[in-house]
Amino acid sequence: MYRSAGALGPSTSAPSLPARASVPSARQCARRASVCTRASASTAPGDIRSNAVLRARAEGTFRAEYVPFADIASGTVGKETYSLDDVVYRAMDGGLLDVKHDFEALAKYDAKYWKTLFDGRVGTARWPHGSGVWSKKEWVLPQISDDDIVSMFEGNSNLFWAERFGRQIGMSDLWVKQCGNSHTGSFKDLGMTVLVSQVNRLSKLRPESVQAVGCASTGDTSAALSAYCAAAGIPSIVFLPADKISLAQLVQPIANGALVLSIDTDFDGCMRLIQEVTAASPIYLANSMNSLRLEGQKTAAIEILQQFDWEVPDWLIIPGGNLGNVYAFYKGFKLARDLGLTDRLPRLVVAQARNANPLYRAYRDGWGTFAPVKAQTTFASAIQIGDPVSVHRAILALEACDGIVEEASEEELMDAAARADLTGMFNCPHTGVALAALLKLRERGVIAPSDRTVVVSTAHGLKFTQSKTAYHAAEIQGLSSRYANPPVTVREDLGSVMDAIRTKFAKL
Ligand SMILES: Cc1ncc(COP(=O)(O)O)c(C=O)c1O
Ligand SMILES: N[C@@H](CCOP(=O)(O)O)C(=O)O
Repeated sequence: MYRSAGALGPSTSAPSLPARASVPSARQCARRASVCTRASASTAPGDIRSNAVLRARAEGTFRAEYVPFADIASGTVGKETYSLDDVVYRAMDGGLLDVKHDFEALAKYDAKYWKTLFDGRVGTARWPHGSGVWSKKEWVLPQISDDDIVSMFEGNSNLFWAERFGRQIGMSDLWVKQCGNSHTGSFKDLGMTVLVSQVNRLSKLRPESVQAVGCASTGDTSAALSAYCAAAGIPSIVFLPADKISLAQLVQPIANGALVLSIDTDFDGCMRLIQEVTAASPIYLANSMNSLRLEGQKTAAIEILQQFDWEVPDWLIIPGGNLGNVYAFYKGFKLARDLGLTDRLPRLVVAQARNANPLYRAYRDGWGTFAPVKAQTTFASAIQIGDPVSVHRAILALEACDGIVEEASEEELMDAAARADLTGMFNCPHTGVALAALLKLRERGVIAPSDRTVVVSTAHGLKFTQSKTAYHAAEIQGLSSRYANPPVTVREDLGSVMDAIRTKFAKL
């Protein structure tokens, strides 16, 4: 679990933390960012936060910029770079961009320094470092002023020790990273705080270039975008495939005041349209094709390392759709390794629904040529994506860590979610896909009993009550609903109630 800064100790001298009473509230700090900075910079020498401010000023701030993803993939240092203040989503060759950090500047600080700095920020109400994303600000978006940040203190999600489920499948070290325990109920908050913060900055720097923010969505991206935009007073526009997202997801952008366009197409059609619209108007693109999003999402990887006292898990299993998140996790684990905080990468597993499995097909065929598919209906509706934008990012990540791609049928994903629910979880169908992949890899002996394994739960189960209710009512055609636990209707009399109890619990 999290270690306090004091317990770990800095590389030089022990950090002297400011007394709690002197810590300004987030709101005060947001309003008086310069005062806060001065205040912390004037605390005792040896305070690592003060030192970070002072050293960053003395040596030039940490920096990040956009470079073509192709340069990252080929390991070349090209001349094509863009400021993060540019409104640009693709490189000149049409490929995606990536956020590249000034590694030399980060590497001036040793591993112990970074661990102590990050651990010392966990769970505080200090602006903005109390956020699980902004606690790693130097690795995320170093140049943004604290005053421009739009945050809901996202991140810091719990790791669920799946003790009972693990025992059932012969595992002793199984964990579920609950990224759905978040403001809008999915991991998208981690990326959206970064993207909307940058938009907030741009809207002050060049108001004419960004007048609204838009996305295509299967439900979770739109929920996060509309919430963060509403918090910042920025207009948002969401493109949703008509009748293909859950009711709980649909109501989120409606409630947050977004312009909600329900379009008679699938997600891939919405994604094509939003790219055209954002290319032709001052509407900023908020999908994970925009690499700013991934900078926030990568902090979940660093958070997992912190939660394990900086030990690297053996496996991380993640449901994949548009495929930005697997690359984000890879970036987080890689930066921690490259800066010496850890010594290896975990093996990543992308889990796809069989009805929307283009990456699985490419993996099965030995990474020959990638071919998009027409995604079919799946209960894992948020990953019903046939032409993932980040496919090349995902392949790079998987190849770098000896990764695996698995698939799950509708029955396998619903059964896996329901079976794990019986041990105390409440899984969304996408987490069900990841759990089904885990079961397969365990059965084949690929994942060993003692391997430390993290399943990433990407959304809250409460967003998907329709399909979960239908499962327990055994109403889904073609599914046996093996783990169904339907409610029992009884008359208002003691005998009927006791009969129902004894039918379920023989000993009573
Ligand atoms: C709940 C949920 N799980 C998983 C994913 C897959 O993430 P990615 O598109 O980054 O692969 C998404 C979105 O696509 C999602 O909304
Ligand atoms: N599941 C996503 C699909 C879009 O993914 P993105 O990460 O590229 O925005 C959603 O919830 O919309």
